[in-house]
Amino acid sequence: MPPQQETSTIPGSNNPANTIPSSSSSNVSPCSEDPAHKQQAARFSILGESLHPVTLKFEDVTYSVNLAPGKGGCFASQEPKPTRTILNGVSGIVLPGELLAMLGPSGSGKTTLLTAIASRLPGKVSGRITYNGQPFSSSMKRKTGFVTQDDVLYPHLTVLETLTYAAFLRLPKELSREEKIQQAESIIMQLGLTRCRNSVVGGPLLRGISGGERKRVSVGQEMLVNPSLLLLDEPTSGLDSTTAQRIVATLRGLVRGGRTVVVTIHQPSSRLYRMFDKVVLLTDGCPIYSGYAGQVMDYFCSIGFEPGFNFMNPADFLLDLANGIAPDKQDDQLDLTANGRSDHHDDQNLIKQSLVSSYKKNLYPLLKAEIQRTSQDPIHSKSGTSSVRFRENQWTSSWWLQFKVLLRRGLRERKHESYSGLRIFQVLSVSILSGLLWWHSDTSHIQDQVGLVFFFSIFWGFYPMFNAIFAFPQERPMLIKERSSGMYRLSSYYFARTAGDLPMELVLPTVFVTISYWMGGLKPSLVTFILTLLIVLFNVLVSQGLGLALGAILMEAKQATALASVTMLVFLLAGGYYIQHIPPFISWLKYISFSHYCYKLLIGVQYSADEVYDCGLRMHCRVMDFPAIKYLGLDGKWMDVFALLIMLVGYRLLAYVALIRLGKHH
Ligand SMILES: Nc1ncnc2c1ncn2[C@@H]1O[C@H](COP(=O)(O)OP(=O)(O)OP(=O)(O)O)[C@@H](O)[C@H]1O
Repeated sequence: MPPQQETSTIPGSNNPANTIPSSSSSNVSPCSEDPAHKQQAARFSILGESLHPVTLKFEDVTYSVNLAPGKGGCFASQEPKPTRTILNGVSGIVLPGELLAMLGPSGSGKTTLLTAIASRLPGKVSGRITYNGQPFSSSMKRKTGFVTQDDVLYPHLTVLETLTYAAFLRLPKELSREEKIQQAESIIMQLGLTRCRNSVVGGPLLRGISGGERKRVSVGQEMLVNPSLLLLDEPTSGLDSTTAQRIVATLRGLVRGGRTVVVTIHQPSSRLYRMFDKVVLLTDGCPIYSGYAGQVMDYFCSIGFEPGFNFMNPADFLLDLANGIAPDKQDDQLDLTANGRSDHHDDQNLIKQSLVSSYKKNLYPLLKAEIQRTSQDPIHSKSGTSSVRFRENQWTSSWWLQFKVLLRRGLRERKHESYSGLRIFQVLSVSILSGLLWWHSDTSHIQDQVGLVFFFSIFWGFYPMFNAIFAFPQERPMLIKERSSGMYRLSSYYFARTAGDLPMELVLPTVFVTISYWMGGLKPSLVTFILTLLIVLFNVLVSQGLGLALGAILMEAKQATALASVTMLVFLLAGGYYIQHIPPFISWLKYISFSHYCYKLLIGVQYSADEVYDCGLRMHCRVMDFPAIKYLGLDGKWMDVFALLIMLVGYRLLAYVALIRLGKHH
């Protein structure tokens, strides 16, 4: 690949965030007439040649997990924790233009091996996994497509939206908006998704497209980026044989373009099996075969395991072997299984052990020699390394573009939530109810008025916080998936996520304050009303920040809501309305309560120091002498604003740091 192609830019509009095409295919703009532009588009086409051929090698990959993960601490047991070896010395090599299938019974470690190759396993993987002779890098991350077993997709987006937003975020900035849309359209056609292109994806609570279609959307999302290395975990599970065949045929098309493709497959038909170039066969985490798919029968015949009859599906034969079932004893052993006899387990283990030791004796030395030979081969060890260095720290799109696309996608996905009638009804009914309860209260009932002001600070402390808590825990799987593939910067996601919720978060309190303020008979002054509104909106932003931080730190909505309830209760009690004689040793609590600052500011704008009120028996008392107000004091407003400002920034920063930590753990 000539390096200058990497840097060439395409003139023209590049503003993908604006709109998603509608259902009509006529909306897909034709390619630019510029021949250089066409050539550029062709270079990124998933059917074109791979731009960075990748030689994948894995050598003696071993992975263990702790079975009883302890948190440590004072009461941690000193006994060594029991561990389980999930992968045990697995090796293999896949060259550009090869399709490797990992086969093995359920629980044999296929997904774990695939995740290790994608460099997404938590904990330490021993052995060596290299990509063109180099360890995994952020540049390699963006050249790798990884389709997980579970489909992680936004349920409220349509198929077309899902793929188009992915195209906007993942395709290089050299491509124009129209070309990105075309890529998404072409994926839809290739994967046979045309019929459901405008249907919502759906999820556990929302009926959408079928499971097989969802799987194809996941595959499409990864194919879209024209990955040099494509890893797919069970891409055909739950699909009929024709669709499965079509998916693997599409993968073969990618392989022909010089890509490296690795799949795990449960039960391939013989038609599918013939499409594989190489096979790794696992049993209980140990390899029993790793090499060319076409030579597998010869190998097992050579070590004494011949298939019972000639026309057997090789995949069935291999899976029987991986289960420890010898071909000549197949029927007997399956019968024994049905009869519940236990001694066949020993036989099966013996067969597995003999297969593992045959692998170590016959195949492993050859494989190791091949891995080492290709390491010395300049084509395999050097290909792509110059471009790795060249693009190491580059993102496929600019910060601003990522922000715009994520903002638009978020607004679409959460439209039903933000503009939910229930939320609007909830806020309207509470505001009208409080307006009625405090109907035209005047300063002679100062206790009531102060109560209304306190209610503002508490209601708009609780409500936004509980809404914000769910933001990150809900999106956790998507965030992990998309960040693991280097799709966007965390900062662009974070700002888009928090900005997307703002309009509704600010409109609702504005409506609320407008209704209750005037119905409740607070000071009839426009300036005071506007100041009250601004303070409440400020409070909303701070409380939203605390909710985001709690959600991001705990990443579990249940735990975060429990903690938020306790926190708000403390803030409520320490706020200064209910208790005015808090013992000094605990009175500092109010300084960490944003509701306290909000309440104090609201009181400060509602009353002035020299104001008097009718305190009965035709007497006038100074507002300043009213116990609740005396306790708060009416001065130091800028300090209160400053304290809220620190909390506003502090909580949001905390949420951001917690998200960085989440990315590091995955
Ligand atoms: N973090 C973990 N803690 C404990 N056991 C684990 C962990 N991860 C994987 N395992 C175990 O390792 C084994 C291999 O898991 P893996 O998901 O790789 O199997 P698989 O071959 O992909 O199975 P399937 O085909 O059913 O998806 C399983 O028995 C699984 O229970």
